[in-house]
Amino acid sequence: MRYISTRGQAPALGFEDVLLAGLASDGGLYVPETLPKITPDDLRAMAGCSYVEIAYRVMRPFVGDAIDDATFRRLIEESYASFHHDAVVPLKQLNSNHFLLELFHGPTLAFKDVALQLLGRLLDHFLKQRDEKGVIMGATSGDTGSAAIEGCRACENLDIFILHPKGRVSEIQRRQMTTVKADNVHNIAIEGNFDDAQAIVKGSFADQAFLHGTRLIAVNSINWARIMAQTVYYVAAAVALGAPDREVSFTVPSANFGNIFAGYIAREMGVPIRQLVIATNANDILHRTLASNDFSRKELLATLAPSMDIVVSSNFERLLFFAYGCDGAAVRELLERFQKAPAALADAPLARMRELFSSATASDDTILNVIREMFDRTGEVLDPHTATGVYAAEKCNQHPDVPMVTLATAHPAKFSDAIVKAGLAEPVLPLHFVEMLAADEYYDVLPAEQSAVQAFVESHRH
Ligand SMILES: Cc1ncc(COP(=O)(O)O)c(C=O)c1O
Ligand SMILES: N[C@@H](CCOP(=O)(O)O)C(=O)O
Repeated sequence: MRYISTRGQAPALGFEDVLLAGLASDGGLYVPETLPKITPDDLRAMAGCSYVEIAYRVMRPFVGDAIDDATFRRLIEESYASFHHDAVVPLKQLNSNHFLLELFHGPTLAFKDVALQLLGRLLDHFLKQRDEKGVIMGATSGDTGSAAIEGCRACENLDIFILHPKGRVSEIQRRQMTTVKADNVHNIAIEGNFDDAQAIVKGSFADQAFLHGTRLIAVNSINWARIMAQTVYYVAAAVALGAPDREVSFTVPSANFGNIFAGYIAREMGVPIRQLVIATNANDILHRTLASNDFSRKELLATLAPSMDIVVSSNFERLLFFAYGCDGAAVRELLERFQKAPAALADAPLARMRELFSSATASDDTILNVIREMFDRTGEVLDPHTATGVYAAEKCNQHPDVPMVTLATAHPAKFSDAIVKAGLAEPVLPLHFVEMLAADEYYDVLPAEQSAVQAFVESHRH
């Protein structure tokens, strides 16, 4: 399996190098040159299989000969043994045709664990094999940070630097990161927003001289392995609901677009997905682009769904690449225009996207209403991100005969302020998190400047 860059100018790489590279050298994101196929018979054979078995079958072709079968299977088994639900990602029925796919049963209570538990183990495996050290730089709007720390902290060959926007993540999210006391874990509160943090991380991939030859590694969804691991739960949910003999639609609370892009990949591989619904909060660039071809930045707003407070959506570039017929030059040109001024997509790629994707935006008031109504209707407490999804699913479902699955991306206890604001009782934090509420916190505050962050990383790594 070879991987190519969405901007068409970086060398093609194999799985191991893509895992360790993060961003491509031309600033693009790696995608598989050709996608492996899942046939109807493959899907039928997955019925009744464990999540681990489905994960192994779906991901095996992406990894190729970079890793042997037994080791890969063991890493998957270990990754999902850390989840607090036997089904790993259980499906819950909300009404006759609407389901929640609960992705928050991992160690840090958000969907990021599904990929980052595996990513950490893969990085550990390859770095040990190469006897190499690496430095992770990651940007978080709240959830990736703790999931990356949890997934990678045991890797002796890694130093982990996580940038979060100061004051813009929930208290639980912050404490999940900052109460970790480990020599190789460093939290940085950036005086800026998530886009600033992500720009510093991406900029550092383009300018790695500050590490004097040590490898820089990505844990954000710019890393292909994140997408690969997220593809699995679309397959598992579709099979559970009757694929290949029944179609299924998904609605995904979206921002950096890694989660829903994994659904797109599952569909391109052969999973019968009828519709993919993008749910956004008030940071609605994805919705504006799809609905009115307004691919322009607006000021980043602080919302009740803070993990989705993102304007520059990394993985949208991967979708653009496929929508533009794998034309890296066209993607490069469009993104250069977008950096400077409002941009618009060409007609044909936009039409292609609209065949599969639809979208809706939920304001803070809508989020609160949905949390309240869903609790009244079903007794289910939704986190504010999942609430954007439930809203969009109900608004955009074009095929009521096809089961709709909304991805539940976080546990409500991570966002108790929003839940209480909606008039519900404060959700109970799982017991193993309670200690962190009184624990000391460790983090540094830095300006949103690449040079300041790079100097900090260079002087704190081992
Ligand atoms: C809880 C939660 N929901 C949804 C999202 C959006 O997912 P994506 O960035 O993959 O679109 C995020 C963060 O990215 C998140 O943490
Ligand atoms: N919402 C994310 C932002 C980073 O997204 P990623 O999927 O690219 O890691 C977060 O919670 O940190």
